[in-house]
Amino acid sequence: MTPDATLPAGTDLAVRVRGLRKSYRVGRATVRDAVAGVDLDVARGEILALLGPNGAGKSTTTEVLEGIRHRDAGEVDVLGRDPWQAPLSWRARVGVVLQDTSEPVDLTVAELVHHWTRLSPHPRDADEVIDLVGLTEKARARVPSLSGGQRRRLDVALAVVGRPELLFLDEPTTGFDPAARRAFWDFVEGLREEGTTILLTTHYLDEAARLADRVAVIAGGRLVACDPPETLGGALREESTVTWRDADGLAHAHATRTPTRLVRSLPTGPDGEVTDLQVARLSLEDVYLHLIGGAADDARVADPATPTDDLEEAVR
Ligand SMILES: Nc1ncnc2c1ncn2[C@@H]1O[C@H](COP(=O)(O)OP(=O)(O)OP(=O)(O)O)[C@@H](O)[C@H]1O
Repeated sequence: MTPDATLPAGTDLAVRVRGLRKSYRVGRATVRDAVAGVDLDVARGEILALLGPNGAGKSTTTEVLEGIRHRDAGEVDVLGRDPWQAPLSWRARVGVVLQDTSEPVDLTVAELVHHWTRLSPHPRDADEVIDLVGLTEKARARVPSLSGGQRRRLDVALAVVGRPELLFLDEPTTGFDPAARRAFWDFVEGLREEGTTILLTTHYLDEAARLADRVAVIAGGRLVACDPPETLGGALREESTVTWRDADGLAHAHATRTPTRLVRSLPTGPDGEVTDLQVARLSLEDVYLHLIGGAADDARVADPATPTDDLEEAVR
């Protein structure tokens, strides 16, 4: 089944993708399908997080949307243009933070950000942007002297200084310490309030849960789910895991949609209690792992309501 990653008719779209395909030639005869038919909409003002395991096709998809990679097939509309044929004026409306930081130039942080303001018709104030990304103390430092996390923050500054309508963030907080990551999240929420549309690729589920209006999961070049973080996984989210220890001290974990019934059926000790009893709803991470694990099994992805009550396993 192809999950419905499209928004209701009439939604003002920043990005519309239908049937996107891209293969790479690896060796003489082998072709690898990196993206194998993706449909995806991103509404204006939305933050969409793209999740998926290494090699799933996230970067290939975003590179096509950024206009830096040619596609084999499919329709792609980004801010009203086909990104592969879009003019320079389109590029000024789009901000990009790539996965790898660019080669350092021998300028100071302030010189570089000020220089970039000249490339945009409606730039932000350069010093304000340097402050927003937490680099004020490094404004006079030369770019090659920055740490990996600081370089990444500089990339973000360069991507947003032109006040883009649409921002691509490819693993933007890789290398950030926890405080810097939280500050970055506040910064992204500020951009959302200004109406910036953001396509965020990340491996951090807490980042997706905190920032994203919807989470799109890609595995094996296909979209396997696209929903708000709270409902991603559909019926799976109604499942709970009950864990406990039996009289012999053996630990049990059981996935069920009727946890109360299960708990009532468990044997209790002399004090009337079930040892080490815990009932937990599936987390976003559990659901994500389930989705990408089931990506090869279309039937399971097509029907997330497939009962898993038979999954009981004993773990010592
Ligand atoms: N230039 C290339 N030449 C050949 N194969 C490529 C190329 N770029 C990507 N691939 C392959 O295409 C598939 C998708 O790669 P892609 O970089 O889009 O995945 P990803 O989801 O972004 O992964 P990651 O999370 O590791 O960044 C992978 O199998 C990858 O090896």
